[in-house]
Amino acid sequence: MNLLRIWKLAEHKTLFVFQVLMNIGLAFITIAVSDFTRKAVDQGIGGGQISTTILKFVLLTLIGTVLSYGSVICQGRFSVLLIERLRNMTTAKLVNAEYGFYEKETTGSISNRMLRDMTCVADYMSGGMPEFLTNIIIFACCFMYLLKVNLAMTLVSAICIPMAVILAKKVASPTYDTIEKFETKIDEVIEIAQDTIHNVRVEKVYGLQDLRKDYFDKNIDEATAYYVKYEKLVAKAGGYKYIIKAMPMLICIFIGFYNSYRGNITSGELIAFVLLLQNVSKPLSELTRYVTEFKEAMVSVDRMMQIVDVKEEAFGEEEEKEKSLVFELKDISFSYDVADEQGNKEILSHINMQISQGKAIALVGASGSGKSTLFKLLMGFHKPTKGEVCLYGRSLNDWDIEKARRQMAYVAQDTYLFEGTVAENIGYGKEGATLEEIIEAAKKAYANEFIMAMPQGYQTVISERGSNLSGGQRQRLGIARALLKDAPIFLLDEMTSALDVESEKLIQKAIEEYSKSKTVILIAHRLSTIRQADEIYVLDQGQVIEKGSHEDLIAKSGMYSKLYSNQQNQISYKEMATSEDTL
Ligand SMILES: Nc1ncnc2c1ncn2[C@@H]1O[C@H](COP(=O)(O)OP(=O)(O)OP(=O)(O)O)[C@@H](O)[C@H]1O
Repeated sequence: MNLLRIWKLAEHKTLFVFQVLMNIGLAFITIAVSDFTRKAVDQGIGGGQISTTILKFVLLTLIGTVLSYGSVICQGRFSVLLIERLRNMTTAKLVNAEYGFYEKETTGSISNRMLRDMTCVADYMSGGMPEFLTNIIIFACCFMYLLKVNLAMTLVSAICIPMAVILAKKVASPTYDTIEKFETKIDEVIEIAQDTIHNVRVEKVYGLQDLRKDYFDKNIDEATAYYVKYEKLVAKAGGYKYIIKAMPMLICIFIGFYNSYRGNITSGELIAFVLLLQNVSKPLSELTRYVTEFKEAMVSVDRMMQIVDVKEEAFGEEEEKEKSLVFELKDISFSYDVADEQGNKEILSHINMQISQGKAIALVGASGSGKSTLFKLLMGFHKPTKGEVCLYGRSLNDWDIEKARRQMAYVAQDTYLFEGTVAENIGYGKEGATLEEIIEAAKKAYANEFIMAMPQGYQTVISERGSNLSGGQRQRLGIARALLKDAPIFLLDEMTSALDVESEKLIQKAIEEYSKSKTVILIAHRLSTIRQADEIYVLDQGQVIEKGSHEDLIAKSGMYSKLYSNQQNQISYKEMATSEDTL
């Protein structure tokens, strides 16, 4: 059971135990006060007994104050420490999770779990659960005491126990389902809010504000509807509470006064009975609330545990072996774990590749042909469904994946920039990099000039996701970061897609320079940029349909040759259009 797993995860369990013990202590003070009252009424207080009784009351009140204070302190501390533990654990999981997890889960859902669900779990573990346990123990103790005071009256009052259980079951059973649907809707609402913020330019240009607002409102309304349903359940629980609480009181008043009148019970016993009956009827009347709270917390517990149970990337033991063959792809096939009517669609089929040290390899092909997916396999983000990817002669499965990735520098299609300064963003390429090294890398990536033109140069703070930079500038920072890493393998995904012609040429020069001593694998859409590549692989629907040097492939007059001449024609057409414009 997941709740038990959370309990095992919790450190400082003694705080929880102290809290429950202090609450029980408080309950015993109530019992003691009832007992005093019974004795005082039955035996009467006279003379010196008054001061002793008052002293005892004062002493019990003082002890009660200390216990109550201690209980609240323990509760708060336990909750804070549990949240800290869960946050550390889930953050570690999120950092090491298999890449596939991020392709399945939305950021909305992950954010919601890290904030709302985590707080909900900690609140329950430090509030609802100890309260429930305390009241169950108090219930048992008071019930036994009442049996001693008056057996018949206690047994008649006990009629409300099965009633409370039946009502709790009836009211609380739809809670889990309702809260789970509510939380899933909130995940979507957060996702829509994040999307709206990140795509604000597109929305404004296309006039999508009303459409997006309606979509947002629709989802908020759906989430609200689930919460209203849950609130109705809570209200029902509140309603039943008074029936369950009032019933034993009524029974006890009728039977008690009757018995008192008949002389079967003393007045003191009757007062003590009425006072203590509250301690028995309270947990019973609150049972529906306890179960509802428990079910609500269980939704959050299960959602949290889905993160805790995320498969982490395997960390093998094998050390790197220097071999001339950098990558070898042995008959690999791959499908994403998304089944449609025809089952899992094969994205890559029977790919064989041998990439030697110091070579420049280019992957080309139409959009959706599987180039980026192949990159994900090379970086170990996904494992092939069939076949094997070997790095320096060893299967990637046998590598410590962190060490394997240390051999690679990667420039993505859209460079992700973190919050922080320009220098920090480039510096992520190498641990402990000096400013001189950062500037050197930026120069090589032809980024130094535009960085120096920024208000604070290398110390300029980058806005969220680099929104204060152009696409080309972001990419050049990404390239600088990769050059700083100085890894033996360089993976470039469409590196020139966001660059102007001049920058593209300069960067190409830098990469050519760099690739003399490195192995470069690049995905290219502009075929003119890869004429110098040692080997070009042409992908079509997940298969390698042609391979060879630029000259070989042109001579073959196949797909590459067609793509190349199409692009050349487009370029000459553009050039013609530009020269006509200038005339
Ligand atoms: N996470 C994913 N889950 C399911 N299918 C995916 C996923 N990522 C990509 N695909 C599918 O895999 C196929 C290959 O995509 P991939 O991104 O590898 O192509 P590509 O050749 O890099 O395209 P482009 O040049 O447009 O970037 C596409 O049909 C795409 O829809």
